[in-house]
Amino acid sequence: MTCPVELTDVHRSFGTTRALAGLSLRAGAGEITAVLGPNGAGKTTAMEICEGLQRPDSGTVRVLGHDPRTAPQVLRPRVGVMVQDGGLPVMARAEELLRHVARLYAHPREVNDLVDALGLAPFARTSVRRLSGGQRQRLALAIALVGRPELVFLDEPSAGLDPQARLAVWELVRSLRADGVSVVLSTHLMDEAAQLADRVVIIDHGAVIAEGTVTELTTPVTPPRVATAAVPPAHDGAPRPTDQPDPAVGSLQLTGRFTPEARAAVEELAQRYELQVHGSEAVGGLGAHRTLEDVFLDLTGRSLR
Ligand SMILES: Nc1ncnc2c1ncn2[C@@H]1O[C@H](COP(=O)(O)OP(=O)(O)OP(=O)(O)O)[C@@H](O)[C@H]1O
Repeated sequence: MTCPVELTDVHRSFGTTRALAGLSLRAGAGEITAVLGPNGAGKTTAMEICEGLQRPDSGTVRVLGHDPRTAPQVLRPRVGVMVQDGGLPVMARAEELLRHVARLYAHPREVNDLVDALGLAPFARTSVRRLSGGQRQRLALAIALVGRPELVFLDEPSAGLDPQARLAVWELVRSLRADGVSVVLSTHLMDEAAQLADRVVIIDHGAVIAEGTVTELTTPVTPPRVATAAVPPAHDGAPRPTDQPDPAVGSLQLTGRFTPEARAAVEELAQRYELQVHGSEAVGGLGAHRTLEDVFLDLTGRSLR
């Protein structure tokens, strides 16, 4: 099966700003791939290059096996695009516009179903110009989906939406996957990536810094290490810390993944009995409850937000 999206060593600069610095990524067929990164990481640039809206300086881009710059007529009916800020004609009324776009496709989705799923009814007759940011966002999503695309690019699909609308969008995105549609979405929201994505590609400064399923990314790859503490022989009656654990004399060995609470307990014990804790740095890195935010912080030393 053709890989829906494949970027290899893509570079793109704006003057002296490097937006993409050798970005390589693949999206799986029938999967939701989240491109996660902080503001300015290069997400929109990458999406727009895939959509044929921008040209890379170098590198190769394949969308459903085609170069998006040279085969737009092949890709247009097969790919749905939701760009940031909509890019919609401002004078058109919301539902009218959606129906107009639907007529451009051979087998469009039922417009009424999209209106229901995305809660467009209250502003169906409102002109785009007068829509709120969140309403525009939902209309842009409906337009991206109305042609029954087999691949969809969603740039920050739930930006500016209230929690209820966000859940509706998530539900719709999941239903796309259930229909076999491949989805590539960009987001700087960890919970969005964690909730939706089969695979997450974390990018920073225009390149991939980590990728995998949410479980792969949030499960420490380091095997559980051992923290050892030992009481040295009491030659002069007083226990002394030592660098060399001596299993013959009151040694304490802990194995496994430690939560921050467990780490604190170990450190308290060690302090009370004047034990030297070996491998305590391993204890700190093995929290059982890592999030994508922790992963990003570990990799870059910065917060995602
Ligand atoms: N048209 C442009 N002209 C100049 N600089 C640009 C242009 N487009 C993007 N950039 C710069 O390229 C870098 C990547 O921008 P991009 O919009 O791709 O990031 P992003 O991850 O989508 O960020 P955000 O989450 O804020 O949308 C940023 O430093 C941005 O300022």
